[in-house]
Amino acid sequence: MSTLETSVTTSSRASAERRVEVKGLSKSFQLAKTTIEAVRDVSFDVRRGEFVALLGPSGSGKSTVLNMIASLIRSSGGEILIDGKRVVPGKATPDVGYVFQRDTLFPWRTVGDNIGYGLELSGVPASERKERIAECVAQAGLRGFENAYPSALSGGMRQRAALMRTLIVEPQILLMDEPFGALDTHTKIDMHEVLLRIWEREQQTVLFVTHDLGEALTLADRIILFSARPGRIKDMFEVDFVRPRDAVKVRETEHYAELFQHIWHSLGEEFVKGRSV
Ligand SMILES: Nc1ncnc2c1ncn2[C@@H]1O[C@H](COP(=O)(O)OP(=O)(O)OP(=O)(O)O)[C@@H](O)[C@H]1O
Repeated sequence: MSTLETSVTTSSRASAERRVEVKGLSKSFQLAKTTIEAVRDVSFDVRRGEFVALLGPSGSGKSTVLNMIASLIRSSGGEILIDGKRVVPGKATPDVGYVFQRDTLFPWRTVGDNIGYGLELSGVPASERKERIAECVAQAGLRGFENAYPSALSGGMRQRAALMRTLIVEPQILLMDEPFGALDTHTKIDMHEVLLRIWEREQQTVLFVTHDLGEALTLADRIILFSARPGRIKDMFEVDFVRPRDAVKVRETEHYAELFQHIWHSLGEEFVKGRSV
């Protein structure tokens, strides 16, 4: 684990208890006659309430690892445990929510009905649903848009609605695959604020995939750096800014600049290698 000498008190409330355990995970894809080795022997743990960023260049296997944790795809080797129980491909793990790279709102449902979809599936009565949707709409800053359709929303608004659709069912483990990747810088930082406030309150265990170092530093307690394909763990970094964090102010600190510089070089090497893979 790499650390910088600068010491900043951390107020992360992550417990010592291991919530997610990834052991010797590997994955190869068969593409016609070519075998693509996407992930090789990846092992890491995530503690309860910890916010971990998986950082690496495009094609380094971050989404593949996340998809295996989400039980969406089968690994080629190794195992994943959530709360000590083995993840079985194709079998949904209770308590796990997934936020995708692109918002996946249903265009034919209003914002409110999109957000409440998970509650509807689990048979929550209409009156309770209405209340919880109203809370989520307020948290996401979407008041006044409950009855609008997704097509009437900006990209940032749609992604906030998509985030709330996952959060409304209160998953304790959040898997996020570059959820803000398509947003402009300002909207992205707004979303960081929204997510930080929610996470500080709910303390979910989060695995957040990104290739944006600034985003990883702003949000995470720990960064796991992936090498270019085949994705392996190259390094891990503690991100020890005090919490609660301000998504803008944190970027203005000297410690941010130090950490950025420290990790940037190592990440840059993988970007260069990734281009030639
Ligand atoms: N279904 C698939 N079939 C064949 N190859 C795949 C499949 N899914 C992923 N790959 C390959 O596996 C490698 C890792 O892909 P993955 O999407 O996990 O990387 P990533 O680090 O998440 O990239 P990005 O940041 O661009 O999303 C890539 O070379 C990709 O082409």
